[in-house]
Amino acid sequence: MLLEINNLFFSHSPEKSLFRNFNLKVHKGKTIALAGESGCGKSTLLNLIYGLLDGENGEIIFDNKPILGPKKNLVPGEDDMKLVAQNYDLMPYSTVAENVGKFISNINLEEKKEKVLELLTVVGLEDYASILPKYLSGGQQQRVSIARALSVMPKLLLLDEPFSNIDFSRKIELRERLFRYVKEKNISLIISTHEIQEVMPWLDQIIVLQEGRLIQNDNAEETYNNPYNQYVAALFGEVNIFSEEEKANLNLTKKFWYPHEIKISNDGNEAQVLESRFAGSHYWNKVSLNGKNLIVYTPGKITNPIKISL
Ligand SMILES: Nc1ncnc2c1ncn2[C@@H]1O[C@H](COP(=O)(O)OP(=O)(O)OP(=O)(O)O)[C@@H](O)[C@H]1O
Repeated sequence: MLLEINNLFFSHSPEKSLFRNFNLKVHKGKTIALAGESGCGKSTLLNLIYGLLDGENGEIIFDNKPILGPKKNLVPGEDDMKLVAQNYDLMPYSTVAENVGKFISNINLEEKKEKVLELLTVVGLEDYASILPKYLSGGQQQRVSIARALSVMPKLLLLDEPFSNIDFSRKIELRERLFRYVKEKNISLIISTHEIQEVMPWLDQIIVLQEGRLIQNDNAEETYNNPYNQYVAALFGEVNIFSEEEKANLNLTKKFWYPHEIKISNDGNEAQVLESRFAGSHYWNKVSLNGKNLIVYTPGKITNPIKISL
């Protein structure tokens, strides 16, 4: 076991506790998303794991050693663990290459140079080696910080919303290179995100937090197909939710239906098209089924009359 959190209690303020008896186990080499809506506790949990905050009770064991918070450990951080937080913490008067090489030994300078270039290539910044961080955008600085964290080959890498400042096309490239690199080097990764869709193909596991509670911990397919509740289902984008009563009346097998799961079909129930809009890979439609509005994705534009099946 690489990381174990047992019976953890933590609150930022006495009035409101965040984690109450929180438990989690993380195996070596896994790529894990820490998901949940803004404010559910993702950053706080990463800071606790990294030892930047003191838990009130319970323990965090990393690589068989307890993590001590700032009260007991004046210089927080572990050799084998790195956190890339949302403030990138770069050295302002050192170049991008010097920042990335900060933790790499100077014994063999040629080797160091090669390693820095390899890491800059992973994050797509190989052309920026000799530039000072202040000339980079927020997203580029974030990538320098990721490259620096990778340089120590940590056993566990914690990334707090690493793609938050990066535009779509860059994100796609970075995502593939980063996830491949950590798998190749057997680095375990916990990545916080409120956009699971963006990282889903690369995940071994999704941990879902809701107001500090761990409500689901499964692989991506299981989480998507059997979301614990409406909150989990909604993390994957638009979803149609049926009450127990509606489920029984319509004879449905489940309560949550993603828009692409609802089909136009001759042997379905009569429904009315309210809107049908082009959305790139599909048409986005709002249809009414017995007065209940549903979102349905179809390959082409749809017009009345229609029948839908669930
Ligand atoms: N330093 C702090 N003092 C008091 N409350 C805090 C502090 N930091 C966070 N909180 C509160 O703790 C809760 C969890 O915050 P946290 O930043 O961990 O959430 P998050 O899931 O990472 O959110 P986001 O996705 O927006 O980054 C929130 O209600 C937040 O307001």
